[in-house]
Amino acid sequence: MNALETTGLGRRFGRTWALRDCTLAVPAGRVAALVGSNGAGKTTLLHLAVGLLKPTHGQVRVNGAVFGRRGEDLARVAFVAQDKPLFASFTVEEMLRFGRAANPRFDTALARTRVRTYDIPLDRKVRRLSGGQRTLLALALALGKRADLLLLDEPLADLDPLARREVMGALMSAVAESGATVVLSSHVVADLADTCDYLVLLGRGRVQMSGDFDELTDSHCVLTGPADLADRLAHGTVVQLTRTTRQTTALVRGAHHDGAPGVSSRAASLEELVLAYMHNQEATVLPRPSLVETDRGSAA
Ligand SMILES: Nc1ncnc2c1ncn2[C@@H]1O[C@H](COP(=O)(O)OP(=O)(O)OP(=O)(O)O)[C@@H](O)[C@H]1O
Repeated sequence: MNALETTGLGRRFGRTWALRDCTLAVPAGRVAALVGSNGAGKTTLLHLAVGLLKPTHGQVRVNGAVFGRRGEDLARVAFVAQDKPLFASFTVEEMLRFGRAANPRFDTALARTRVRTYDIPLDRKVRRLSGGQRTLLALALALGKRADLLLLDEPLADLDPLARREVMGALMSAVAESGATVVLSSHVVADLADTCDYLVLLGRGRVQMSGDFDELTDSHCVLTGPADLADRLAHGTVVQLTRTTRQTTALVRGAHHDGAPGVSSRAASLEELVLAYMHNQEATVLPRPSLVETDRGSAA
């Protein structure tokens, strides 16, 4: 089953389409990275998924059903918004008590353990917490909810590198223990490669790429060769190309394979893949790559 599924989903604000023709499916039990440049539509997609926004077009299904405002639906989804809304006048302990009162399945022990792990004093008022501590508290509350689907909008943005690693570990444990699904938006692509196994890349409000990390990286490679390699690459296969007077480097669609003489090929990393597609926002589904025959001979 898919934990999150959208069909032709679109949302317009006045004349601006924040999200358009968005059709994607995140299978249950995955840790999915939602990436894209500023203004690509990530927050809009997450808000549509939890019913904070209504679609202009299309449909969202969460855990197989159209998401509603019923208590049962809300209990199965945890959402941490980008601005981490918490009650400023509450202490951390009071926030935990609130979490238990507001959520039937709330696991206070789990949330308290997370708060202790992050060394956040239970008696401190939320307004006195640092930005990163507020994020960690919001994540502890989300994990305590024991939801089937966690939707997290830039949860890593104001965390130090150790806390980022710690949070990603906690999310992976939640997935491993309960089979939950996580969808998290982030600009810190390097932090996602070790923990996420599914990618959704948005560009200008459209889905540019979605699928298993491994399948996506396996179906692209980086070619390096002489400057004229650029002229020999089959039209439509190149996602990003860098050319100097001596050398061409290209990220192309197609599995890593032995290149022609003078052309080296290697697998593309996730970061390279994401950056290449962000750079070329027109690139979506392209034909399989090959190097075309030229009068200089076959390049591959
Ligand atoms: N309430 C709104 N009114 C008008 N335009 C909006 C509104 N919310 C979002 N937009 C526009 O929709 C587009 C997508 O915004 P969104 O916040 O979803 O992007 P994002 O990918 O989350 O960006 P970022 O990475 O910067 O947080 C942007 O062009 C934004 O200006």
